[in-house]
Amino acid sequence: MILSFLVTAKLDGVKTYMRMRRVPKHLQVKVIKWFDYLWLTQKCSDEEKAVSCLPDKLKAEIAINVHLDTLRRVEIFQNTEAGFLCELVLRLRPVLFSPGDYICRKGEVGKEMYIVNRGRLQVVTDNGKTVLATLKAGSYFGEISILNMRTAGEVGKEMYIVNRGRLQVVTDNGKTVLATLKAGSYFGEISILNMRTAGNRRTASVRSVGYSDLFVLSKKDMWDVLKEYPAARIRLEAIAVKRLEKYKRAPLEKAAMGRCQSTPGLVESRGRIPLEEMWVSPVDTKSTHAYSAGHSLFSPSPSPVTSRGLAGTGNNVNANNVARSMDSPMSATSSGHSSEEQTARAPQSATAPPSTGRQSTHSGNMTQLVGEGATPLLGTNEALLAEIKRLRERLICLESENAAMSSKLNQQQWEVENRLAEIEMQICGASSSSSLEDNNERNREIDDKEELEEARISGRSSDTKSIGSLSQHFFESDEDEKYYGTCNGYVSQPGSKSNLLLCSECDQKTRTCTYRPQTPGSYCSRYVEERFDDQLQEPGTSRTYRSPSHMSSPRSVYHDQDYSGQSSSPKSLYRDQEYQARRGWTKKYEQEHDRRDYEDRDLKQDDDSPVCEVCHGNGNVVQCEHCDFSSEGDLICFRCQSDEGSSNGQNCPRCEKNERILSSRIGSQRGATSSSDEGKYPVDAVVKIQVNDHMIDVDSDETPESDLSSSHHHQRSTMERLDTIVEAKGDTASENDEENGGTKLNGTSSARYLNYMIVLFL
Ligand SMILES: Nc1ncnc2c1ncn2[C@@H]1O[C@@H]2COP(=O)(O)O[C@H]2[C@H]1O
Repeated sequence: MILSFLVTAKLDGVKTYMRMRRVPKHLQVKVIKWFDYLWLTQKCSDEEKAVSCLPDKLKAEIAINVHLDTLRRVEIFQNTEAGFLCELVLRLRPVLFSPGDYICRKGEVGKEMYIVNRGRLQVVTDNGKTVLATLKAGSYFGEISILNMRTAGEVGKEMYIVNRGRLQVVTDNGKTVLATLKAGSYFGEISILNMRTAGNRRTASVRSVGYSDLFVLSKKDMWDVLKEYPAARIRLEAIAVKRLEKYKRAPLEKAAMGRCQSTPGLVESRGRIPLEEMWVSPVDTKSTHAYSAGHSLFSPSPSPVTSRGLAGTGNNVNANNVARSMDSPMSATSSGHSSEEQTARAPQSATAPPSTGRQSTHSGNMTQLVGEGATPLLGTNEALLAEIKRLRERLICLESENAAMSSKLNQQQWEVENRLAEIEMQICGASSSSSLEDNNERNREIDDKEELEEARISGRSSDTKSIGSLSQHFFESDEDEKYYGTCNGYVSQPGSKSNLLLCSECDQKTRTCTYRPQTPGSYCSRYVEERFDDQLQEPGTSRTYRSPSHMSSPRSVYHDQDYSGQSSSPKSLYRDQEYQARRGWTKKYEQEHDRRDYEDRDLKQDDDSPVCEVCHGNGNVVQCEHCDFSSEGDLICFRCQSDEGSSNGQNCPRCEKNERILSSRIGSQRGATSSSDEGKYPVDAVVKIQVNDHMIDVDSDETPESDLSSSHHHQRSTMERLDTIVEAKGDTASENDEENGGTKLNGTSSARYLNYMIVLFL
């Protein structure tokens, strides 16, 4: 009555708690049922608490009365000293599990062992599907991990195969030779194959079928008691070894799993080679005397002779060997043939201190090895070698799969990029590029990616945008190498057909931009070249040129940064030969440049620090009323990446400051550039963008002024952008601008706009 009241009161409390904490319904049901069971079986979960106030002596007496019988029924505790049992009884804790509860799971660190008082439990495999054993009242489990069945000896991390030479398997003191190993023998497999169980890890999962009453005994408590009862300990270990052996006879895939888990590389082999095949069973072996000598009383030899021998010479058996063999599942294997009697007799003779038994190191494993001339291992050996061979093959296979995979992925990546490029071109109304040069391009792309990587490693990267590659395509011409580093205070090179460049740093479109890269290793890269009609170049309009070797190299940046955009880049621009040659040149050039750049920087630290004439170095651009510069409000300054200044309604500083430039842009004096015009926007530049056979009119003198209205401009700019993209993707500007319908820049900042659009797109 009182009990049921207690249970009900408790249940109410728990119910309230669960509601408050919004415990899932199914869990609530489970808890309620658990209480029901408790109530039905008239058990109190707090049995211990009930007697906790009693003095230890009294508690012990009660516990012994209540539980001793249960304990006695447990195999592992049979034939142990009464004192030992009494000690244990005091430490038992009752626990109740619900149906389906897992009491322990394989692989967990074991901290308790359990005795089944009532109920039914299943020992199951990892997946919970295969039932290894069913446990009933009087059974126990969890002893393997708490008895540290594998902790004796060194932790094995390798196994060895004797290739040449002779080795001896010896006892702890090194005096007794247990076996001699020759070429073809192997050792160390026991520990690496986890044959000695998983140490303090659970070897299996245990699940409650219905409700089950268990007694739980903590590892600490167990060991506290065992310390005082060494004989009990030996017995317990012996039985554990025996059970282990039995477990191993269970589907061995489980044991192999342990091995796989501990050896990630072996995952593939899971289940392929049953552990039996690797198992070195003394039964199989033509057991040597040395091996027999290593056997303990607890692991009777498979051979009656050996058994008799051991029985007869029980006193001669080294205590180390006794303990070692107990640690060893190998010996346990043989113990499968032993009788209970033999096992039971063991403790009497094995009175060595426990520590002795646990001192065994290598020999714990080595006792499992066969002696000289032993052939029984052959099967196992072969299996291992086969496994090694298989794993090696698998490794090779995986490596090649890996390589194939990555090339496939590269291919896919490229295809996607290419498709993207095609679609972009379709949008432009341009037909997609020929596939003929795709491969070349792709190779170049890969090469350049590598180079990019190299450059990155060498710390040489550009902080500029990726328009560099576009300019690169524009630069593609017979003179192209002369364009290197055209910015940075330098104009295009003698003989060049290009005379209009955008500075990489300030976005200034000028022939005389003098902005110097501010950071070491930074390279001018954003060049958009507008073709200049050489014919119209006034003789004598010489410009100051400097050797490319003094200049920043857009090439380097091009290689550094822009091949990512190359999949959608010109198809017809490059010839592989040229490309390779250029690359060679570029490398040399870059090395030289690096050196000089540093020298230059040192010398000219405080040199005339050029300022962008548009943004004056502060990154703010302003809207110009006169030219289309910023008129859409969408120009950004490359320095600060802002478009703040684009709507302030002011004149472009360039307009204000350089009336002459503006007028010269609009004026018709083509090629009338004089030396005094240096640094100003050329009126005679021609944009020559060719899309396949079609020349695109980027900007033209013919463009009526009215066409610069914003709506028209918008259309135009869109076209320009797309055209530029097309240009960037497939074709270079034609040299024959006039013939091909190339148009001239009218001196406005459309090219700048073009540049911006390119940047936008990228
Ligand atoms: N094949 C098996 N048959 C019966 N019991 C087992 C088997 N395998 C493991 N066990 C028990 O399940 C327990 C899981 O935790 P332990 O490894 O500590 O100890 C294990 C044994 O007590």
